[in-house]
Amino acid sequence: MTAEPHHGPDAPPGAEPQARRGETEHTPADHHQAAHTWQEARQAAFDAATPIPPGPVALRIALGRKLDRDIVALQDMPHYASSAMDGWAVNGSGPWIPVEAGSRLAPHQASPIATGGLIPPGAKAVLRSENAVLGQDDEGLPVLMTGGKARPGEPRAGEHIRKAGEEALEGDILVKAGVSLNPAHLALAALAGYDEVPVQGKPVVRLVLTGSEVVDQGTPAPGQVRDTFGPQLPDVVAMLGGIAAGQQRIGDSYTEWLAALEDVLPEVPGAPDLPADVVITTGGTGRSGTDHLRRAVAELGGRLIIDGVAMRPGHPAVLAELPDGRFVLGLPGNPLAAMMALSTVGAPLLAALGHHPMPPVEDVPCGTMIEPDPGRTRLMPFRLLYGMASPAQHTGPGMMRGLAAADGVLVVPPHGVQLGELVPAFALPWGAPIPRPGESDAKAKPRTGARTGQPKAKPAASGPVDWSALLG
Ligand SMILES: Nc1nc2c(c(=O)[nH]1)N[C@H]1C(S)=C(S)[C@@H](COP(=O)(O)OP(=O)(O)OC[C@H]3O[C@@H](n4cnc5c(N)ncnc54)[C@H](O)[C@@H]3O)O[C@H]1N2
Ligand code: MOO
Repeated sequence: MTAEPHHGPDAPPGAEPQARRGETEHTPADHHQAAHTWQEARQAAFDAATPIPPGPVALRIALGRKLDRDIVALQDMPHYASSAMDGWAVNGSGPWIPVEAGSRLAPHQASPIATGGLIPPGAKAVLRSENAVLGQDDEGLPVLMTGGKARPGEPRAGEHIRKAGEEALEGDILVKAGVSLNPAHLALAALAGYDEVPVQGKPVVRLVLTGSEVVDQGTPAPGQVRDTFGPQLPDVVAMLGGIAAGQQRIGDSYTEWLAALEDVLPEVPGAPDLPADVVITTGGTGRSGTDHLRRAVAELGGRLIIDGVAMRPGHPAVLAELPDGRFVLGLPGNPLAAMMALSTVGAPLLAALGHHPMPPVEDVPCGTMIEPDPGRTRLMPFRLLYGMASPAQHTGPGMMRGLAAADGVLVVPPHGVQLGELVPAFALPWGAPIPRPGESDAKAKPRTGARTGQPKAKPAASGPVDWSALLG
């Protein structure tokens, strides 16, 4: 909450000395005093984390994980000879005397068997049921004979028996280390008898969504706001290489904040004891009486790694580390601001924890002139038109419309951008990579007669055209 200037009823006694009161007198100029530039914040978040070591995870949560060690066959696969058909296990040539299923077969004996059934000792082949006839001999005793469409001499020795070790022998490599596990790999691991597989570390992320004005269904009344984080953050966290492990909603009280940050165990299906590596909070990054993030971190003995970034939107972003090693990423409550803070701080942090390189920033030619804004970087969702990036509309800190329509985000330097100048940009976690200058994107594809292979950083020979007015 930013609205209420007073301190909550649950503020501990004496918790508001002069210094904190001074902090509540926040001015817009504070953007410029943020400790980190945009580039520094990214690097600081990336450098703060070390890759999570590998470990075993349950098969049901291993999809997409990178295998750390080869999966080898623990025993022959299949590990016993079995029938490939419903029918009869037989020893020798017919007619056969039927005996009880599973018993050792002497020559000219047969016993019923189902597909997949264990081949009994003494059996040499399986006669499929449609080629078998159960009759009686002269003395009225049951006797099994070939019939139906059986070929002469059927079954041949070994016919319809799946031999042990046919798929793999004990010790064979089934899946090589480094592979990204797909559903068939998981099924193969299960077939081989594995309950868990060794995978590379991946950050477990727990979400704490704050704000008593936030509602998670229906049309919000005045004073209420519909939650924009629940519907997108788990998926975006996954796209950034994390495992979204449960989300908790709390109000604005300090006790709720403290309890949420103290609680280490997220809900990870299949891995109940896995603690969160990162807690992402939303809201409460401001410095009003109901913004408790920094105080809760301090009370838990945590240290602030990033406390504000000289950027807009998203400048109040916070990154802290708790004594137990968990990171706390505080995203501002404003929806677009939060996503920009997540891209700036969260993406490098999750990349480093998950063994990935720093998320890339590419240059795109800018389709419009952007004024300077000394002292801070502006993150502007943009749309690509004829290969040029133009800032999207509807990109206020509390809006989502511009981001929803965007092809990426421009990282506009404080000194602004000239029309046609190259400007750094990053891709959206769900979007296409930023096209390299000169590389045509789908929209930019020339229909006729256009030249290809233009020099990288050069705008079209006729000079750049400001297309931004075409964007709705
Ligand atoms: N005096 C000052 N006030 C504010 C400053 C400032 O520098 N001085 N900075 C503004 C900026 S910029 C931002 S960003 C916000 C940061 O606010 P908080 O992180 O403390 O977040 P809240 O106050 O709780 O909420 C802000 C805004 O976002 C809405 N919100 C919260 N949660 C959700 C959600 N799940 N879905 C949609 N919208 C959400 C909330 O209702 C508020 O409207 O502070 C500014 N104020
Ligand atoms: O800079 Mo705040 O982060 O709107 O939007």
